Amino acid sequence: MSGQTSASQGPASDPQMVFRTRNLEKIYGEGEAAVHALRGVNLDIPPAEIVVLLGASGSGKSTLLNILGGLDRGSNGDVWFGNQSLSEMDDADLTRYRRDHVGFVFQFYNLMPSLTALENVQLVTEIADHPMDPKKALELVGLDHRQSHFPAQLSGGEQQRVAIARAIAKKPTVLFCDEPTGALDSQTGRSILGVLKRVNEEIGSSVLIVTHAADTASMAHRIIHFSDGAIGKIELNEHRANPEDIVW
Ligand SMILES: Nc1ncnc2c1ncn2[C@@H]1O[C@H](COP(=O)(O)OP(=O)(O)OP(=O)(O)O)[C@@H](O)[C@H]1O
Repeated sequence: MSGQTSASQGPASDPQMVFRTRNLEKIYGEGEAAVHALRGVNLDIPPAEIVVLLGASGSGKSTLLNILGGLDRGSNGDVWFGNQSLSEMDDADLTRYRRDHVGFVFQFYNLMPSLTALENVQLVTEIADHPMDPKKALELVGLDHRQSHFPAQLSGGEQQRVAIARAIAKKPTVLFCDEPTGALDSQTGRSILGVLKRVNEEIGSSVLIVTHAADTASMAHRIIHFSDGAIGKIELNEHRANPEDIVW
């Protein structure tokens, strides 16, 4: 691994970067109750990487993920997706950005219980511009043999695979994963990390993972360490581990 620190430069987009932030701040609440969740984050993320965000609870990881994913806005500073300024987008543009470019995977799978695995994925493919064949999406996550099952008939790991298939079926530029293995045992968690690696390699999506499982970092191209709302350190991984070899 080689070290790299964040550098503050003048605001400018960079089409070579999937994301760039400059002096990004997020303050929740006001006055004495104000919480400074992000305190001037400067970040450049090149395309098609697996990026892992690590840091203590409350250090601002999910806040950053939500802003990059267009679910929330910063209070100050700039955020670009390529050469588009997310900070300057109105709500309609931000919705379009999420719909066209972004997939989300969370700790809990949020599947529709009354729909089969295939139908859960079709919810997305029916409204996306250039979607994958939903069966192909289930195949990519290793679940083609379970497409007619309902969520209640699937294990936690299988439900997370459906959630990933649903998130990738639109071929997102970026797949955001907030604690994707948090509810799973370590063996199932490893297989889910293997699926995320496959998504990165086969679709070319950037995969941004927030996790408390620090060993997940060994499969990443880039590891961002968060501390108290700021980036402490960024590491680049020259030798990436296979997910099946990760222990936690
Ligand atoms: N909607 C909100 N309103 C007020 N404060 C919030 C809100 N969301 C987050 N915070 C606060 O902002 C800070 C950063 O929270 P955030 O969830 O980004 O941290 P995190 O690093 O993802 O933590 P964890 O690992 O526990 O999920 C915390 O102090 C949190 O309490």
